[in-house]
Amino acid sequence: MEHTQSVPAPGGEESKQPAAGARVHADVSAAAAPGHAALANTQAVIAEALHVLGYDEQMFELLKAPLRVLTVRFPVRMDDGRVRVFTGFRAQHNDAVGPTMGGIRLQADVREDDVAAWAAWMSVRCGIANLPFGGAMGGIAADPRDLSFAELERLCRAYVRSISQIVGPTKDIPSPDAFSHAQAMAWMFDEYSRIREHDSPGFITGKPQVLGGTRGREGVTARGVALCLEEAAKVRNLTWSGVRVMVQGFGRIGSHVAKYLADAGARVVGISDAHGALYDEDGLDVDALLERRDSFGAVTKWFRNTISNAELLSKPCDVLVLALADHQVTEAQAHLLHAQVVVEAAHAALTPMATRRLAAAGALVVPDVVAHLGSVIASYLEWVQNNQGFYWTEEEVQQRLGTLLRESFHRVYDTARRYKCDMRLAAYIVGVRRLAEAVRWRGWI
Ligand SMILES: NC(=O)c1ccc[n+]([C@@H]2O[C@H](COP(=O)([O-])OP(=O)(O)OC[C@H]3O[C@@H](n4cnc5c(N)ncnc54)[C@H](O)[C@@H]3O)[C@@H](O)[C@H]2O)c1
Repeated sequence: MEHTQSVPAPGGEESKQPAAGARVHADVSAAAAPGHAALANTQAVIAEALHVLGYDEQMFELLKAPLRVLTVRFPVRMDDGRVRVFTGFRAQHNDAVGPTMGGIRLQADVREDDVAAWAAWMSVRCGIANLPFGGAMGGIAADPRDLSFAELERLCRAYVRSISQIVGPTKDIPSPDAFSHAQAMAWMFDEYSRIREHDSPGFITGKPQVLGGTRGREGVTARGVALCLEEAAKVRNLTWSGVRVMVQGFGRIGSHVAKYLADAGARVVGISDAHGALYDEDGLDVDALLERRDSFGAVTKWFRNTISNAELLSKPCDVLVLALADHQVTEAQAHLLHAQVVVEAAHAALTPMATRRLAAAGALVVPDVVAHLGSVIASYLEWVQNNQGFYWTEEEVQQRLGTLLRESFHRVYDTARRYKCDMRLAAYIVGVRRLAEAVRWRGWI
């Protein structure tokens, strides 16, 4: 399944080597404006990966930012008759491999820089999983909690009308992300189909099943994290029985991963949420915690014997799952960690220096671009079914998802061993290599 075919070298010779030239410099963190950490960090690791692969500055120039970013402003009528003007974005990182694909995030403070970085992450994820896509990402600067159901529908439809020229089943396929659920995807699918005057289920993924959504989508991100953990445990010769696990963040991802690991026989010794943390070296009762958890992932507020998130990090454990929103583990905190396996189940849960520190200390750090492949692969499987017009059973979807995910994990793990680097750099080496090869074959560089 590896896509490392020969790339045509300048002069027509077949060669696996990139063209000779000034090699890309690995440290470009100064290239981005201060404060734009996600894009700067992404560019730095893309540069490092290209450097390892021997590509020159031209390739970095192409891959450091999206090929296209469309910014749109569109009016939406509110329930009280007023009109509010919203801003939205759609960033398409690179379409050398194939059409682009990626989420639409509804978030009040979303910025162009953010979607640019997230689109690049999507390119890398698609490359890791060998999917026939490049990466894209969309954003609408709106807090869905401020909108009524009817306002949210008008917002989703207006956004699709604004970006309809650059998206489509063979151009750029949107998918769900934070706060964009199956209903939002259904409205967007309906609006796009009206504009095109034919049903276009392959335009968007994450739809309800009756409109062409795939079976097996529910909880797929958490299942993907759990599958990564299974593979990580295998390569580290860990058997779940008795393994001490801590899960930071007890939301949709963290709580489901904790349940999965507890059911597999692991001892969940610590969990945390935005209010604090619980630790018990004999193991916590995950089922009881799940029953008391609210829809925002808060459960520790019901307990008196809580500790802080920072204190929890200093407690002994074998496996650490980072699934909390709005928090990054720093290098200083990484110093305190003793876990053998650390999984970034939330976006950029570790600072780059924290990843390096943990890897240098011998931990296996599974980066977000690998841990989050579950939903990306599910979107691919949905798009395939929409295109073929034939729908797989739940078992068939799960089997394909598991195979693609396990292969992805080992592609990255093997690359990390081959280049003697951490899994984050290895993931980018795998993802970026595919993009760069497609660029070379097309003759763009
Ligand atoms: N759910 C998905 O499909 C999905 C997919 C990709 C990425 N993500 C990302 O993964 C992360 C977790 O996702 P989720 O769906 O489980 O989120 P969620 O909102 O359901 O839960 C987040 C958890 O983090 C806790 N938390 C929030 N701020 C915190 C802080 N400062 N310190 C400690 N804990 C804090 C919350 O109390 C909650 O327990 C988020 O960053 C999300 O953007 C989610």
